[in-house]
Amino acid sequence: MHSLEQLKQSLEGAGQAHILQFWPELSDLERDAFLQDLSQLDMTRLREHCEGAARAAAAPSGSLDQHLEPVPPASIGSVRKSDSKALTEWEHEGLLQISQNRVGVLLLAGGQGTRLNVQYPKGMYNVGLPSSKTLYQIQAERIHKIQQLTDRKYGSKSTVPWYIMTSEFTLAPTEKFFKENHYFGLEPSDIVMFEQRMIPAVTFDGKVILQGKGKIAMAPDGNGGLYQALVDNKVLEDMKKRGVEYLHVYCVDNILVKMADPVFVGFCVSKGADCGAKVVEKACPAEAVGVVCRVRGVSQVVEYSEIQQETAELRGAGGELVYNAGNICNHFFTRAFLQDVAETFEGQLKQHVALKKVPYVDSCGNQVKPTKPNGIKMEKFVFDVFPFSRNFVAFEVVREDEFSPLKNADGAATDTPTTARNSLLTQHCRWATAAGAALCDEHGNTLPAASASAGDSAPVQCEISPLVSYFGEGLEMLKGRTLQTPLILDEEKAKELQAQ
Ligand SMILES: CC(=O)N[C@H]1[C@@H](OP(=O)(O)O)O[C@H](CO)[C@@H](O)[C@@H]1O
Repeated sequence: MHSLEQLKQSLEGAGQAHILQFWPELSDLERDAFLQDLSQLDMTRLREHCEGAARAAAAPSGSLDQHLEPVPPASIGSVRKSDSKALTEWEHEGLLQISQNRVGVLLLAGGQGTRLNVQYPKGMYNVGLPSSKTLYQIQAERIHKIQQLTDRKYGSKSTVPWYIMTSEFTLAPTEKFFKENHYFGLEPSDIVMFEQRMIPAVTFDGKVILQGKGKIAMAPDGNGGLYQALVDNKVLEDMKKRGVEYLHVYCVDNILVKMADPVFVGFCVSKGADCGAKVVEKACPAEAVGVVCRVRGVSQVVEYSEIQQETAELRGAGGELVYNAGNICNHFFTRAFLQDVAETFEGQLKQHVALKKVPYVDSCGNQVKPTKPNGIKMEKFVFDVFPFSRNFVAFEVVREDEFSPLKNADGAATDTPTTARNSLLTQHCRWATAAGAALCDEHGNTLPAASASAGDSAPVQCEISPLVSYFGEGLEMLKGRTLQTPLILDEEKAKELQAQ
């Protein structure tokens, strides 16, 4: 650890002497903790970071809009437009890769859940399903199921390792939650948690913000902090050791996410892609999703916060949105590509500026909760590596089956616990009905199939455990049955029905 004198000098050199302004007021304990935090800062980097943030906020990089063009539809693979033969082939390819232990999943779970307004990791959120399962549990069970489906098909004993990128905010509670829940039945050694870096929030004039008298305001470095974190935590070495060649990266909040989706993996592998992204058709021009498009001829994502409204609203001759390939934060990477990024491109990743309200102590030592943005957070985006890819592919999937993110607290118009819960229940009603079941209410009245597939209204309470079905398969035991709702079709209930 540095001595106080050394630290003072180097902070002065970095233009950040104010950080120690309240030092005389701190207790011994607070001083120790603060000194410990500060001695981890690289002062040259700190100076660059602060100056860079202030510069970037003062002169935002010009809009990219004039350089955009859509990805030609012909170069986007599509679930809707492909015949069942192609889909089956991709699925087989994906399952084959899984059976050879060549596929891993990586969860981006470092976010603070600010919009959702929770103080704990988003993955621990219970959206109010009949089973009360959290997002983490649903995801764990899907991993379990895809391993099982693979093993049944190929007679293998497959493992899909689960890499979980957390942050200083989410690591400890996530670890505790997994432990308390016995890793949801997965092998603990196949779950690898690691932490992304945190970087200081900075004022508009380039000064680190003090969150407390002995604490600087830190924020995770964006989901694109992944690439630095892969290096810091030797994750690529771990993948290599396990023989994992392909990684499905996804963000924590999509309740419909198909972990290690064999169709997507199989599609990407059979196209020889090193990098891929799932997209859905955008619901409306203002939907808060990035768009996969080309910028100066190169495929990449332009984030919703960085596209101009006129561009987002552009429509083609048939009335369709010109930029309608909505990014759902489900990416495919080969290990070789990630290695290239780690070795060559990480330093070139773009830094995005976010202006945020950051609570701080003012120069008189008062705690202030700002009402308008006062700080700059710099973030990297996970998709900003796409331009470095040699063979990028996009794959369009069906929204109702694959995308319903949890971003906001109930009361907001979109992407809430209610919309997430409804999407899942509606999907499960569709699966049950397609398998030949009729659903009835507690009085025995048959519920019309239409209400089982209604969009926003409260759907029929039919929840199918991922341990029973991964994407609607294996529900033959429901054929010809009338089932009373609320229904939780878990493994036990499924066995019971099978035996009848
Ligand atoms: C940096 C990044 O990955 N942004 C993603 C991510 O948005 P957030 O608002 O950061 O959750 O998820 C969206 C899909 O839910 C996707 O459309 C968007 O491009």
